[in-house]
Amino acid sequence: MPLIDVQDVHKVYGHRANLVTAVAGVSLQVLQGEFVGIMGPSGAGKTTLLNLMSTIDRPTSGQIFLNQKNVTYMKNAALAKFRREQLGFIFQDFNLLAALTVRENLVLPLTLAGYSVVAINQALQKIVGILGLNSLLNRYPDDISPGQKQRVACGRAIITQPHLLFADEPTGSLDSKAATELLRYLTIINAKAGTTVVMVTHDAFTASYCRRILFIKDGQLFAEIVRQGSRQSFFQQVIDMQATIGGGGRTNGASAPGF
Ligand SMILES: Nc1ncnc2c1ncn2[C@@H]1O[C@H](COP(=O)(O)OP(=O)(O)OP(=O)(O)O)[C@@H](O)[C@H]1O
Repeated sequence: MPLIDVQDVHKVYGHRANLVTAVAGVSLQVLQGEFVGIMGPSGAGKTTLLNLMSTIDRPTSGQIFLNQKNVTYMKNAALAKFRREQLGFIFQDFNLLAALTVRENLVLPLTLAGYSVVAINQALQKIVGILGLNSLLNRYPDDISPGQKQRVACGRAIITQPHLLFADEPTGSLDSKAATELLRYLTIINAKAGTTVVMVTHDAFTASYCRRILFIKDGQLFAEIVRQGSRQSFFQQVIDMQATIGGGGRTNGASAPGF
């Protein structure tokens, strides 16, 4: 049974003369425990597709099942609960709350969900251990580096032990060292905790950490590649596919590959 089942999904934005078809009939499945990347040229529909899969946005037509639940027409309150309990999100701009300490930011999803103090502290200790955040707990987001912020954002995303983690350009604001650290953490979470990861990225080095990559062009699935050999050879496959698909695969500071 797939954890994510996307069935002929379309997303059209705008009205009348200004219609933009961002996703044009995508069907895909993601299995429990996969680490899947979504790549493609700028404007191809990657973020829209991720937002649809992660219930942030709703499709114009088609259906989406998460963990065998049809989330397409789920009411907002039920969807918010489902999101809180089952999903984690990492965004490029971190979305940390500046007025809260690192500790408060990390436990926010548990506080909102009404967990007990004991349960919150247990979960916090585990996350702090995995992500090496101990020395940062009493600091504020404005007083830590972008890489540290991203680790906190990652911690906040996984503290609820979500089945599914969605990440949109998670390394986009990071230098190559911080990007590599974050990608290693994602790999650990994926391998050890069995968290399924779906990640949008422009960056071939970042993508090389995935096991499978879906390439999107003009709102449709263009190609798929699966990692079989080393990460380095997969990196090369990604670069080749970016050249084939055209339209602006870019490499950024995170791309100096440290294989
Ligand atoms: N809220 C919106 N309203 C109108 N058009 C939108 C909206 N969001 C996205 N689009 C359009 O849908 C298309 C796909 O956008 P999307 O952001 O999903 O692409 P992307 O592949 O993630 O691009 P990028 O790599 O540049 O972030 C684009 O033409 C975009 O302008």
